[in-house]
Amino acid sequence: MALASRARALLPGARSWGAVLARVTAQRAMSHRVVVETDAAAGVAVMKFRNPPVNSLSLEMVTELVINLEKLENDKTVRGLIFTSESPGVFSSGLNLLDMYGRNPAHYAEYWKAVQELWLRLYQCPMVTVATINGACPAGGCLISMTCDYRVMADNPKYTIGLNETQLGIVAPFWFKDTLVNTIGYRASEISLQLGLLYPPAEALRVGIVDKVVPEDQVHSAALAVMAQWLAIPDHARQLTKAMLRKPTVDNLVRQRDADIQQFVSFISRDSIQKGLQMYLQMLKQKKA
Ligand SMILES: CCCCC/C=C\C/C=C\CCC/C=C/C(=O)SCCNC(=O)CCNC(=O)[C@H](O)C(C)(C)COP(=O)(O)OP(=O)(O)OC[C@H]1O[C@@H](n2cnc3c(N)ncnc32)[C@H](O)[C@@H]1OP(=O)(O)O
Repeated sequence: MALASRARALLPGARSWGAVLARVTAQRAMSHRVVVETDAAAGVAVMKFRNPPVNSLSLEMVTELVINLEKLENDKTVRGLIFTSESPGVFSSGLNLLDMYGRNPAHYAEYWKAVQELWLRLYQCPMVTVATINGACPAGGCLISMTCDYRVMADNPKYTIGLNETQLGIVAPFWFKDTLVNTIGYRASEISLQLGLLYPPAEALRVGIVDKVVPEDQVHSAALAVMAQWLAIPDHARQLTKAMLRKPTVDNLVRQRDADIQQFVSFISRDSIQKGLQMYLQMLKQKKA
């Protein structure tokens, strides 16, 4: 299903895209997994993840993120965007395992298309984007952070960040890998991705997967200070530079989106992969107990 149709499906009765957005805005207080607060004078919006218990990137959450991103991109008063979790402790637990386990191929395809759409939008976002990592940040959470122009992490040893897919018995697709390589370099990615490493703050800073580590109570002020520095650069020059740097990575996915969806569906549908995900979900439950 196309994103617009999915958005309308989430908001039945809305006849046009504009109506969808209007209703998203109007209903924000009711449901919503994403909360946007805009400081018009500063030209900065803060997008807070609110999808309890662990901000997993469910199909609904991914759809809401895309809708809100598009809306902000169309608002010319907003030049900078900060991502954070409304509840410190978990930034995002990554892709929603329940969208990748026990569902049918059509669902897997729809989910993956939405995840691709989110990455494409974030990676090419014309605004200055800063991730304020105030909690655990594995896999898809790490991917979102890495699409940002800058990452500030709270100095709490309980928080870790990285692409841990191999630890779940799954494989990060090439565009996750490309994003990691662009962030920390090739050799560090070889180690990081194969071992599925999750780095606590000091190590995350050392390997370069985050740019700054600050005491937890200063994480938002630090993000605002970084934002002010980046906003001092003229938008057109910064945007063209960002687009130039990221275009080859973006084009690589755009060229093979459908093939990537097919590969995801066939990989995730394998009995062995489903079994592995089932065991991982059980492990999470046992850990909790
Ligand atoms: C041949 C070549 C093939 C090429 C490749 C082709 C295709 C690619 C194929 C696949 C690619 C997939 C890429 C996947 C990316 C991902 O993001 S996968 C998700 C990875 N995430 C994780 O591993 C994190 C797991 N979670 C945790 O470690 C912890 O939950 C925590 C985030 C540290 C928070 O801990 P805590 O606060 O203690 O919360 P709990 O562990 O108790 O969890 C609470 C409930 O939330 C459920 N949950 C946790 N994470 C997820 C999740 N990601 N999705 C869905 N649900 C999640 C957890 O089970 C608990 O549920 P219950 O309350 O027990 O029901």
